[in-house]
Amino acid sequence: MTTQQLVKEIHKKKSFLCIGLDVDLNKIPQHLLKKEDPIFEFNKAIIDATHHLCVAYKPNTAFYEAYGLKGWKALEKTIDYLNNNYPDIFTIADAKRGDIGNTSSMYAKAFFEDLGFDSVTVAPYMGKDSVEPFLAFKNKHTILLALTSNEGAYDFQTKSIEGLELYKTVLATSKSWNNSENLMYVVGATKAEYLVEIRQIIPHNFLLVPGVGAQGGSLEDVCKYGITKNIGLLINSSRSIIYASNKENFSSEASLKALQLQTQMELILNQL
Ligand SMILES: O=C(O)c1cc(=O)[nH]c(=O)n1[C@@H]1O[C@H](COP(=O)(O)O)[C@@H](O)[C@H]1O
Repeated sequence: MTTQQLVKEIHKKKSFLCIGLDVDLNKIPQHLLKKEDPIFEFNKAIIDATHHLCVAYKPNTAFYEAYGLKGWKALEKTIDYLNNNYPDIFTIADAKRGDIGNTSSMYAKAFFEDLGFDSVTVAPYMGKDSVEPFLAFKNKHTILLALTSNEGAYDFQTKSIEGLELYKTVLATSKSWNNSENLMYVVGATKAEYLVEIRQIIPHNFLLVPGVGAQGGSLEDVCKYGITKNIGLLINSSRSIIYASNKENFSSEASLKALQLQTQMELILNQL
């Protein structure tokens, strides 16, 4: 999907919500455990109940890899289900990959070609040659970790090296890489106040912003500091939506939670 198509969808749905599909078999409704593929059944029900309220889904691959072959199969069925039934949805493989060039090429092939995701999250710390193989794919997006939502972000990312905080170096340097128009960046909602300076370095790129919901980030603050003319934000929430209930009505409860966020987003979009 192109960035222009994503922006069009945001305006059509009045939403820039991304729903995280972080499936934990200990948290999903018990009755689903009797099904042959409980992870896929859970995702399918959540997707069918929420697709009109969001523009993106983000399965975090850890939650699938943890269940071995069965988990990977469920991931494959989920992305196929999205691509076949909801082709206008932007899909994010949250895999946080990145390695020497030839290995990164294989990761890119796995997520963009084999699975057919629109984007993948990538750690920047092995540098240019570890990221450019992802950027080489046309109309696919590489979402580089810039300033993450967790406490550990202060261990390295905000530390200055040669007078510049590491996350700013990541933003400024990656702009010069080949096909950098395919870059998006992760900035945690818990670090909203940093968005003012971040937008000075990257005024236009889309940001994937996790941390609204269970991690306590504020949607209003993220929008206040981070929204652009083209919106430029995908706000992710995982647990607060998908685990709204573990009863039979889990998907309609998830839909209500998604609607609350979408309604806030619609108000913000109407005020632009
Ligand atoms: O890359 C991510 O998506 C990510 C980056 C980050 O800085 N913080 C962060 O929470 N995430 C992911 O976003 C999701 C957040 O989930 P909830 O806290 O349940 O909404 C998880 O899949 C995290 O791995």
